[in-house]
Amino acid sequence: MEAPVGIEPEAPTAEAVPLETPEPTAGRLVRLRARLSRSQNVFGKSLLGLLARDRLDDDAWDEVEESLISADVGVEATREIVERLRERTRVLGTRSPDELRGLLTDELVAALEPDLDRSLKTDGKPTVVLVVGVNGSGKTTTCGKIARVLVADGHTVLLGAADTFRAAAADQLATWAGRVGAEVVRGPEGADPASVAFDAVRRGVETGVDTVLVDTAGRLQNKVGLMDELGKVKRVVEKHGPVDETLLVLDATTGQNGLEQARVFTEVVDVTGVVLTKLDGTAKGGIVIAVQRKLGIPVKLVGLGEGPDDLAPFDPKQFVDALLGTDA
Ligand SMILES: Nc1nc2c(ncn2[C@@H]2O[C@H](COP(=O)(O)OP(=O)(O)OP(=O)(O)O)[C@@H](O)[C@H]2O)c(=O)[nH]1
Repeated sequence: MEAPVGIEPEAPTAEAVPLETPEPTAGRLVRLRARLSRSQNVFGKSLLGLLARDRLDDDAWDEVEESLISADVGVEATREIVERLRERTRVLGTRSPDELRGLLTDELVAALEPDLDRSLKTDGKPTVVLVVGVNGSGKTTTCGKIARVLVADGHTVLLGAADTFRAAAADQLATWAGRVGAEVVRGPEGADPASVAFDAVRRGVETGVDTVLVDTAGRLQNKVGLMDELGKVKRVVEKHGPVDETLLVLDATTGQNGLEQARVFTEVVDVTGVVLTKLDGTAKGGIVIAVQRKLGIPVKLVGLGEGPDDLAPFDPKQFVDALLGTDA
């Protein structure tokens, strides 16, 4: 099949990069859990320390509240968590550290809405995934990491480099493609992102791949500009069929600020899941609670490092256990 004009599909082996074999899933997840505990359990320990005091008076509860707010949980969610915790502690007359830890675990897990569906769709023909978010949030890296996991699970993947704003982004994506054994479709620098996205999905349909991941540019110059660009990308891609997932990549270290930017994306495109990156770089893991609550969208994946295998499915119970050091 001839390549579309101006678009350069690249065979997986074009760069002659030796294919890497990803770490088996079980080992990878254990390692990532340990990394999550390392970055988060200062917060967990301080919370548990407060609850282990001899007297749980108003001051102690205020400190619990402050501790949650400073971990980016958000004011509203914090109030609810503390209120419920106080009430349950009072009713049960709970004093033992283990029981308190149990109650805190329950409340944090409940705040993370454990029943939300966090699976990534994989049943499209092909499954089309748009990856959106502000510059530098980790979109390109996340596309590469997702591709790697999918390929390791036996899926075929095509990467679409619709971030034509930054030339290096397409190079970066092509390098990932070479590493994981995926095809990449890219356009010349400054090409229309929508046309690259269109060609990537067309190519994916032609070659019968399982998943097409489209990396987009996240210039947040203003909402109208973003709406125009992402809206167009989505519309043209939909000429081939539905977009199955739109993943919003959010940098956890940007805290409440990042949340405001994220909200703009959710107003522009129908986001189906959040990927919270750089959770290894912040002790403020409470942002996961704030993100879900404010955006009303499940966190599906978390990024825990720059390495190719540093992406994990988000599991509320495991997350809270890592936070409170219960999984050690
Ligand atoms: N520590 C850490 N770094 C990460 C993580 N995810 C991505 N990064 C790093 O964040 C930086 C930006 O990542 P990119 O993937 O280039 O971000 P982008 O959103 O595609 O950026 P643009 O192409 O400019 O829009 C890179 O140095 C990544 O290695 C993560 O989970 N943890």
